[in-house]
Amino acid sequence: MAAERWDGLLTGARLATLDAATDDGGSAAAPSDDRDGASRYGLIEAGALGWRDGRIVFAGRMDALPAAPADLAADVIDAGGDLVTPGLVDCHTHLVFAGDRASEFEQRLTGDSYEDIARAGGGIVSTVRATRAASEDELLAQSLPRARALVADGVTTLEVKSGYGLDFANERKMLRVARALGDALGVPVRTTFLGAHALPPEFGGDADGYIDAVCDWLPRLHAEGLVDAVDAFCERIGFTGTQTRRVFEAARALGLPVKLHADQLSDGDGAALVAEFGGLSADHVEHTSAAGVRAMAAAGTVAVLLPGAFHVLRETTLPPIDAFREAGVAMAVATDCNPGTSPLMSLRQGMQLACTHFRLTPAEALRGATVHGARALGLGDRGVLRTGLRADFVRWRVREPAALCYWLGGDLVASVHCGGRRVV
Ligand SMILES: N=CN[C@@H](CCC(=O)O)C(=O)O
Ligand SMILES: [Zn+2]
Repeated sequence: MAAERWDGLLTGARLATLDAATDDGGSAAAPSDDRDGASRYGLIEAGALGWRDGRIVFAGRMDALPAAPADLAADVIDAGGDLVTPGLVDCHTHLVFAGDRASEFEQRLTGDSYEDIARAGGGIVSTVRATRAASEDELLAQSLPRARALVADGVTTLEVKSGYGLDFANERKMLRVARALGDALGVPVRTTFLGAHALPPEFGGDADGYIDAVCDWLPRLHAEGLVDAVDAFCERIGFTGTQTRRVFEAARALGLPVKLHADQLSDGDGAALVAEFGGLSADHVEHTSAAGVRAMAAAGTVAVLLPGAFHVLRETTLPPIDAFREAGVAMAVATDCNPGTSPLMSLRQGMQLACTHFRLTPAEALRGATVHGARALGLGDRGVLRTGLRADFVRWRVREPAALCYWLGGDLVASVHCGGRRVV
């Protein structure tokens, strides 16, 4: 018996499992889409959560525990009625970069648009200059506090994109730093190659030639184990659908999943394009058409909502939230943490913005930042508190799940466990 003891057991918890099929014999089916999940948390009062070897071994009511807590686990923690949720999954960030763009923020407040600034040689390309100039160690030192802030507010898996290097050596440097962040913080980091983020000045306007280079770098970066997925910025100030398609074909040749910055500033049929490739996600999607929504639903492509960018750019066109609900398109919520459009270092704050700007229910926002965020990364082993899944969970100093979306700022986290190990 002693050898089979669990590594840890949390008792007296209010579990928001986000899963109706729990260990206490709950019979309802798990929520299948956002129509079902709009108000569902899979709540278990007086709950217990046990884990061993990094995996959940029990998630249910305390009175259904198979033995006395002290006989079950080496480490028993009384949660005192606190809310416990799955660890948050931030499925869209650009948090590896050097410098900042606070002056660009000021410039926008006096009238210049994001697109004007980009066309004048600022925007993404100005962060490229700073990122290229930083050594790998400097880049890690500047990026680590941002990743640490996300984890401190409940994130247990995060995605990081390249896209501020825009040449082979600097894209590689960014991806290596992203991997190093995960090692430093003890949380999984998924890396996305975003070579097709902007056209670097040395290509002198030759976007097709640059896409040739991106397609050449991809297999080399993949061979080093640095790429989990491939992304592009399909937009008036980014790349055309035809150029994006070439990047996706290069990804497909390597068996890599794709995602896309789609329809952020204009409708460029990006959602339909990424869905055509069976993409994991279409991200931003403010201007996505009804046909784009239908294509996403058919392909199972997740809509990643980025309310931080919407808020900072003071956008007015909302993503088609009702159409996503109607079509059963899963909606994820992410920070988009980046120096230009979304200097946001809390996913919980992102959930708040998703509720206030996009009218997501708090349950949708929580599912968006957990199970649907995981799905947008192709990860089926996290985002729900269920036996057999990763023991990634957060104990919050609140009782009501809606409180996570209610408070602006503040420190609500009592503890964060990732793979059964306490990281906060
Ligand atoms: N839209 C393109 N990429 C980023 C912004 C990057 C930047 O401005 O530095 C985004 O997701 O919002
Ligand atoms: Zn982005």
